[in-house]
Amino acid sequence: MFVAEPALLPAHPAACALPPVQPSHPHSTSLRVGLIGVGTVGTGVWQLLARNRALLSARGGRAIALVAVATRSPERAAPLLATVPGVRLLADPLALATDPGVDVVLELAGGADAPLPWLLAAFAHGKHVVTANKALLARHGAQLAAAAARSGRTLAYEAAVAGAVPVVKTLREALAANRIDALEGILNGTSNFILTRMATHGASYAAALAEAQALGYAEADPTLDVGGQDAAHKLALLAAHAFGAPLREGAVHTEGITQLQPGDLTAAAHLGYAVRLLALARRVATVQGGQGLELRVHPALLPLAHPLAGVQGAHNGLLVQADAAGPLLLCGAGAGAQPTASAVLADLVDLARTGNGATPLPAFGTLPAGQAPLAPVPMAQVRGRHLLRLLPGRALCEAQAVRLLARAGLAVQRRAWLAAEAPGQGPQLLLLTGPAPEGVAQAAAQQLQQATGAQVRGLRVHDTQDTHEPGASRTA
Ligand SMILES: NC(=O)c1ccc[n+]([C@@H]2O[C@H](COP(=O)([O-])OP(=O)(O)OC[C@H]3O[C@@H](n4cnc5c(N)ncnc54)[C@H](O)[C@@H]3O)[C@@H](O)[C@H]2O)c1
Ligand SMILES: N[C@@H](CCO)C(=O)O
Repeated sequence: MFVAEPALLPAHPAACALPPVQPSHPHSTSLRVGLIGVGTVGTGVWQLLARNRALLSARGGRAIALVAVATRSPERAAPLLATVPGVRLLADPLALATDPGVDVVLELAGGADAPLPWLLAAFAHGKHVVTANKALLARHGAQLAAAAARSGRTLAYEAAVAGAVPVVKTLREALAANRIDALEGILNGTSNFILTRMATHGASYAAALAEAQALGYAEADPTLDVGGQDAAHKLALLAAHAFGAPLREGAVHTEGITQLQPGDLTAAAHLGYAVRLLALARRVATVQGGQGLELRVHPALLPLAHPLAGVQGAHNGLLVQADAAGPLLLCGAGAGAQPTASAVLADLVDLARTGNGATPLPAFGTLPAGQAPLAPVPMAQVRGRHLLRLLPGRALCEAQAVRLLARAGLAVQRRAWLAAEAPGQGPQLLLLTGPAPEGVAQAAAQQLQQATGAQVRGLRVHDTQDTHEPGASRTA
């Protein structure tokens, strides 16, 4: 979203030297897992492993055994340790990562940087790595993928994106034959929980965030959730698969839900839209005649008929536009201990099945030889429709506002009046624009604010008017 300026104002460590990789286990024995971090997800994994032990062994072809745990909170691990005899408790994650009795390092501690040396050491010592840590992967994924490839081991991270929903597996394996044209997602459970609680229960932002934290959905630092960075990390990982987009910090335009007001949600609902934190990666044709890649996370108005508008609470959704498969919708629990544990254990079952010797799947997508990644499309050139919400300080003339926008290059397709937000204020004017480059829409909103004195709040609309065909969605 964007808010026009007030009318009166102008407008790590270097890659380890690798010792020779030792085969860490014969395939016939159990898969020995070393867990770093016993928090929400670590506890969930432990519980699910205990509950479905026989099922997991049958599906993996051998037992999955937790053999060592590194934790900063032994008191939290104590009740779990009591249920599994023989698990070694370590204070140092690096010791666990290099432990000869561990085949797979399971990193569930979190943090964008701290786990890097542990996981590089794990690969250097011939271990596979499973992680749910999207912040780490978004920042260091290329380095970790290279280390995995050098050691012939697997870097698996299904749990890092969309919780229980198998989005990584779908892109990497099930859709391997397809050119992907677009990924439209709701990838942060906490933000979606807050938005749907506010819209459907009238909850306050603060109360809904506190509830999401209590339910174990939020990051240790929840500003990553509500600021959009968590969804951006996940989108970057998916775009690396789908488009071979390099993992690069700052590549995803990122806005969170913190600037939204309850009145924005009311106005959206009045016009038949739901507000969601949208994560979008799509190839578009540029005016220069080539193709570019939009990568963006921001609040957006989705028509109620859009498949992602129905994604409620902490659920996530991903709509994939694939050239052969067509549109494909994946949806389910996007956060929380058990849904995330489900994805973690799926990775462990894969490793139990394949074991050492199998060629690991590439950690991220690969481009054909000689093909360069798509160039990023600047936000000012992103084309779309907008809802302009005018909060007037004095009487507004609808026709004047529409004429002014038209002169600035922005057509109005629909108008509506909404009751004042508070006593003493005038009614709000809602103007739904036609498609235009974002730079044009922002400049027009600014002019409108200066001319009318109203506060103008701009919200992006995501609908089917700009289609997913690479030739149909044009940048400025
Ligand atoms: N909570 C979810 O729903 C969810 C879903 C998907 C992915 N994730 C990811 O999973 C990871 C863990 O998330 P969480 O919600 O369980 O977090 P959490 O804060 O509940 O748990 C992390 C645990 O790791 C421990 N830890 C941190 N540094 C450590 C160290 N150096 N040595 C030993 N232990 C250490 C902490 O003390 C804590 O107990 C994060 O990367 C998160 O982004 C979480
Ligand atoms: N904090 C994350 C956890 C799942 O990755 C979310 O709310 O989506």
